[in-house]
Amino acid sequence: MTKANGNGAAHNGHRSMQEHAEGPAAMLAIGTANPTGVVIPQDQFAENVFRATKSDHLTELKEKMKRICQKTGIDKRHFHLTEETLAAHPEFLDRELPSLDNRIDMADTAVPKLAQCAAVKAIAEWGRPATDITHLVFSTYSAWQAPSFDHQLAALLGLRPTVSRTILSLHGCYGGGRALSLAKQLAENNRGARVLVACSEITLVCFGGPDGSNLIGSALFGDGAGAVIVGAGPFAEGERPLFEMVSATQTTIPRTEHVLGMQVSGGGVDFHLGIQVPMLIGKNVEQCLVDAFGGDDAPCSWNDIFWAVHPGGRQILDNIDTELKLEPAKLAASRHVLFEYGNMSGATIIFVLDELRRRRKEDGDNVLPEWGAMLAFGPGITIEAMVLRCPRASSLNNN
Ligand SMILES: CC(C)(COP(=O)(O)OP(=O)(O)OC[C@H]1O[C@@H](n2cnc3c(N)ncnc32)[C@H](O)[C@@H]1OP(=O)(O)O)[C@@H](O)C(=O)NCCC(=O)NCCSC(=O)CC(=O)O
Repeated sequence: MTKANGNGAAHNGHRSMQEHAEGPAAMLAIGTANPTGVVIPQDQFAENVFRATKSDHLTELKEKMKRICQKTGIDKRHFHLTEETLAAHPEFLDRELPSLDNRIDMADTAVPKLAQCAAVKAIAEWGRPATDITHLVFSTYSAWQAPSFDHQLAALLGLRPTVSRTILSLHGCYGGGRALSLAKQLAENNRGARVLVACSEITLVCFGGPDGSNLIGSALFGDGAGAVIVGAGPFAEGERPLFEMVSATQTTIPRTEHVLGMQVSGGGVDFHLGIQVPMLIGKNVEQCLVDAFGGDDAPCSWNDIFWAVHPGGRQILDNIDTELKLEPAKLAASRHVLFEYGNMSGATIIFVLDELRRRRKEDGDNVLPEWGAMLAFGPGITIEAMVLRCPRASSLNNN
């Protein structure tokens, strides 16, 4: 029954997949991608978007957008949507006009293609053939059809027909954290499993002409995709754990379901970002971390660990810094990703992980403490927390 491939891993559906893996799951490779066409500097965003949407007459709103943009901690963002496309689709500017069908049609090609770009990089780094992937978990806020982007990505990458696919829809900014948490469980409970996590977020489904309600989202969100290969031991030759995924929790902050959310309508997707979001996340994050570490095992100081935090907004990072009394450098990877790309919703956390491992590669093993925490937030308000461990080169050599 059990048929091993060239690297010793069993294929999905075979008997060995029903056995547990050895040790915790780990991230084995990471890839990221952004649309290459449109890059808008944040200090030109208000001018750009008000011109493109023929809204220059809304002078007060434009000044407010400029004030917000200055405070975001963002330098530039990448977008799939071009001014030419906007000119051809005036319905994208007016929420009262039906535009969902056209948005879905465009997302149908763009979202899986961007995911493919990120996944190809992750698979190349992993070093094994795409056909060794046994599970796929795809997360996006743009999926409303079936079969969906998980199916398309599997075809684009040439995955096996037996690959076990899951799509997570509208989890928003915690989608990346949720997908990684599911991947951990899949990898640990199916010996030999190799899970591809893909998050692809493109703002064309939520883009709209500026109005009083969408300025914050419009000033924060950008386009990007991230992919991670997750697997647990035994590892094949050449596989190297980047981050061990030690334990994970999901917490919903009670009575906050109306504070942060997304609503799909005929005019596209609306984000609701309540002004209390940074405060609520700041006040609740420490208990989530203590729970993720299992209570007594929580570190004495939060400065003793490394951090991969979803940079939902500058104020969110500031509040986490304050509440946890973090040294300024602790959220540097999150702030760097926010600065370079903005908030790419569920994909952002993968960029932060990629940035952390890039810093580790450049500056050596000791730039990161051994233990760390990953945090992602989204509608609910939901907080995904994961305890990470950075294996040392010396311990890897002993494997
Ligand atoms: C937007 C900010 C950069 C603005 O910075 P500051 O708060 O320091 O600046 P500020 O107080 O002067 O605010 C600038 C102007 O924005 C307004 N303002 C701020 N937050 C607002 C909000 N949520 N809704 C409506 N207006 C808001 C202020 O009233 C002010 O208006 P005026 O100038 O007229 O007085 C910050 O507040 C921030 O990072 N907020 C977090 C945004 C957020 O919710 N992110 C989560 C994204 S969702 C996510 O990541 C998960 C998911 O989607 O699933």
